[in-house]
Amino acid sequence: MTEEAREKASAPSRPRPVSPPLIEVRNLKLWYQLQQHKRRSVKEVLLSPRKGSAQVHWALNGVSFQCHEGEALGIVGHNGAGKSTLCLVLAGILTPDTGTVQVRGEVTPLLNFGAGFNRELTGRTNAYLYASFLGIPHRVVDRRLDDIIAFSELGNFIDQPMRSYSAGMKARLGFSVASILDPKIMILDESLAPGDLAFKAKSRTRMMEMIQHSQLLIVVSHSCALLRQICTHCLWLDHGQTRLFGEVHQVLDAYEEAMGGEEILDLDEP
Ligand SMILES: Nc1ncnc2c1ncn2[C@@H]1O[C@H](COP(=O)(O)OP(=O)(O)OP(=O)(O)O)[C@@H](O)[C@H]1O
Repeated sequence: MTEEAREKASAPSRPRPVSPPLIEVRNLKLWYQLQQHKRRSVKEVLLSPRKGSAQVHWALNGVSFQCHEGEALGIVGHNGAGKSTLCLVLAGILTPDTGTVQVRGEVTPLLNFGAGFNRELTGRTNAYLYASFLGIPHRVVDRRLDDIIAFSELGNFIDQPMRSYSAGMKARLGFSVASILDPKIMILDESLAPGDLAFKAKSRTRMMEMIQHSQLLIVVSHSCALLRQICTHCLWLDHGQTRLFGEVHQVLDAYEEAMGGEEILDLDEP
C-alpha cells in the first residue's frame, strides 16, 4: 500500500471508493460453548441426567464493517472483546453462526508464527512445513531458504531438532518464513514481532514493508500510536459488538477518551 493510497483512503471528506469492498461483514455473530463445572444437586441430576450443561458465550454479537483496497483497518478493544475471533473468521478459520462475511481476495493471516512446528524435526524441515501451512509453494522455499535462514539468525541451529529451540528462536523462524510472503489481504497481530529487541526492530521493519505492498491490511493492536501511524480506519469492539467504526483518528480519539488514556484489561470475562 503506497503512502498516497493511505492518504487518499484516510481523507475524511472524500467519499469511499465505488469499487466493491475487499471485505464486507454484515451483522456477524459467533458464539462459543462454555462448559459449566457447577456442582449439581441430586435433584438437578435426577431431573436432568446430562453430565454437564453448556452455556453459550457470544464472542461476536452483531459486527458490521467494510474495507476497500488501499485501506488499513486497525482493530481495538479490551481483552476478550472479540478481536482474535474476528480475525479467525476473516481468515476463514472459524465460521460465523449468523451474518455474512464476504472476502474478495486471498487472505494471509499472520496470527501465530510457527503454529504447527514439529519438535522432533529440524528447523530446516519445519521451515518447509510452516511454509506449506501458509500456502507458500515448496519451490519458493527452495529459492528463498538461504534468505529465511539468514533473516532468522539461527545459524547452525537450523539443522538441530526444534526441541532444542527457545520460544524466541521458534518465533524467529516462524516470522522469517512468513516474511517472504507477498500477501494481498494481510491480517496481523502487531504483538507478534518476535525475539529480542534487535530482532523485534528488524521484524517490525519487514512487517512495514509487507504492509506497504499489501492491498488491504487488518491489524489487531493495543498500541493506538502504532494504529494511528499505519491505519486509515479503525474498528472498536466492545464485548463482541461494534462500538465505533470509521476514520482511524476519530475512532481512536473516542477509544482513548473512554479508556482514560490507558489500555485496560477486562477482568470481567466469563
Ligand atoms: N475457544 C473458546 N472457547 C470459549 N470461549 C472463547 C474461546 N475463544 C475465545 N473465547 C471467548 O470469546 C471472547 C472473545 O475472545 P477473543 O480471543 O476473540 O478476544 P480478544 O479481543 O482477541 O482478546 P485479547 O485482547 O485478550 O487477545 C472472550 O470472552 C473469550 O473468553
